[in-house]
Amino acid sequence: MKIIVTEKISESGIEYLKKHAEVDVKTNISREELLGIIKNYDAIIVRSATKVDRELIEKGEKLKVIGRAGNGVDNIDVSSATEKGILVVNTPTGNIVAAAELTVGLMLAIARNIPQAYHAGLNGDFRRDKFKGVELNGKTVGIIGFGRIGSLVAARLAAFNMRVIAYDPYMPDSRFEKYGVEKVTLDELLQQSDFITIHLPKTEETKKMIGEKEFKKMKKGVRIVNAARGGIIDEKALYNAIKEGIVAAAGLDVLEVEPKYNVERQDFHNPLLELPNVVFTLHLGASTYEAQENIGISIAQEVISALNGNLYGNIVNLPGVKSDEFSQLKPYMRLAEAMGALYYQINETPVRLVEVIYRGEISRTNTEIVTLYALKGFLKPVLEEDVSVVNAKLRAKEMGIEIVEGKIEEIDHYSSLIILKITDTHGKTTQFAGTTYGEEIRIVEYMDHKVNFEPTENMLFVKNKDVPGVIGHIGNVLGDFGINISTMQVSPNKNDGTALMIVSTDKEIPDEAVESLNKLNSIIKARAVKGLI
Ligand SMILES: NC(=O)c1ccc[n+]([C@@H]2O[C@H](COP(=O)([O-])OP(=O)(O)OC[C@H]3O[C@@H](n4cnc5c(N)ncnc54)[C@H](O)[C@@H]3O)[C@@H](O)[C@H]2O)c1
Ligand SMILES: O=C(O)CC[C@@H](O)C(=O)O
Repeated sequence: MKIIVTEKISESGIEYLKKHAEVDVKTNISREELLGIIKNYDAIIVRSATKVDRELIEKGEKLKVIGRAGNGVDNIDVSSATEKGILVVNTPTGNIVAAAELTVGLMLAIARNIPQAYHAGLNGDFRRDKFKGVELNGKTVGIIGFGRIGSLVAARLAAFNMRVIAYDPYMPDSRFEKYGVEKVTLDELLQQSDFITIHLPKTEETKKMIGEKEFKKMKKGVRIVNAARGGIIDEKALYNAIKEGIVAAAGLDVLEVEPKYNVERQDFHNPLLELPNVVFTLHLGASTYEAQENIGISIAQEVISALNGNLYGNIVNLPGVKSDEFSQLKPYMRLAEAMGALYYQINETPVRLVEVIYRGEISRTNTEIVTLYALKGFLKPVLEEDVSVVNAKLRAKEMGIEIVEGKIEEIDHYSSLIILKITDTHGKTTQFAGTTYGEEIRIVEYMDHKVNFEPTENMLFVKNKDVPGVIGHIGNVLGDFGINISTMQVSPNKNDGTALMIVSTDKEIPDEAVESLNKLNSIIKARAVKGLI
């Protein structure tokens, strides 16, 4: 496995990676150079400066994992990665304390003009009257985005005796109660806050969320901090609001367009940085020894684990599963994939609906990932490109297939049962069901037949007239092709005089063998199926 690391992560992280893979650390690589060599790598690890966009992802022919050493994934085109079946992993909590502490630092800096006073002193200007500040004590701080960092900031600012209010429509009331924070609307926050701090992800909804209209609603003299992402505040509107005296000061760790970090001299301009009451901190939010140590080792572990096929941990584009849950669910994943892989090997009709129903004990667990395996198995025989659990749902939707997950807690015969019900565009339903015994997987229902067989690599499904001698005929044909039968199961249907024969073989069954079987009078339909495990 080959991994490229394009931004600085801790030495311990690099050492960990080197124990498991070939690693190229290229922290000064240009975009053009990266586009040229990305095809050689199985994984890329970046921080916030490398743009992992559609172009780069498309050139990454071997890419399986994109690792973001940090939290926000706005520099990664997660949709493109998902389309290509590439896992995106990050380290969402490794730097949250660092970011929260920097936020408090910025708030104090702009309340007390600390950087400005320092610079004045350095330049021999000791007129301290110029730098009279304000206290946090007793003031109202409005937190926009009450997630991980927003809540850490709330806890810290409460210790300054501030009144803390927050806006986050996606968080339940209980979270606000837990932190003793007042839940308010955005308008209330804008109107009441002496300080505002932003802790949102950058999304379509949050881009330029704080603009001219919002500044007009703010208290005159408000101080604003953004250590989340540049561009959540409309920078032009902020500039005007500062000029008009609505905003007394701004503490920015991030900008909409950022300079190249770690380059001493460069042509970089932003009108905000020319204002004396704006403090900018070079996107330092995550830059503490502690955070970088946490993140470096965590991202290395996440990437190696993901490359090894462990689909748990901080995977941005898959449902969250813990490692113990993942181990427990593994047999169900294999079972679901095998059942899914049956359909298009025995049917040709396009599908309109896939239902995955979990019955019994399994219904009480997090089954989303199991459904993705069922879809992966289902699509594999018909899609040319590699379909993975990451893109299976997307691919199915693109094919116009509706996916429904159902749960029935009540146990019926098996302690846990997965039912896969596939409805084609003519309304015909094909159903399989399966269960597990520890690590072993068993299909127990195959299209109206109660069966009990282990899916294997090479199988033959035969619908035949229930007459004597059919087993011998099948054995003879397979024998002529040098194929050994490993197991065979017969399930007769007394109502219509047919039987289903399920055969496992030691070798792949060639098309010619299937053709010969289908020519036999006693055989209604024979189908070879492969790759169920
Ligand atoms: N400056 C840095 O170096 C640095 C370091 C770490 C994180 N960050 C950034 O900080 C931000 C917050 O990180 P986090 O870990 O707290 O994220 P989080 O996901 O825990 O919290 C974000 C919160 O924003 C809320 N939210 C989303 N859309 C919203 C909207 N339209 N209106 C109101 N609330 C909304 C969500 O409900 C969530 O609670 C991210 O942008 C992250 O990239 C910056
Ligand atoms: O890599 C960095 O230093 C910034 C990281 C930070 O913005 C994040 O979102 O985790």
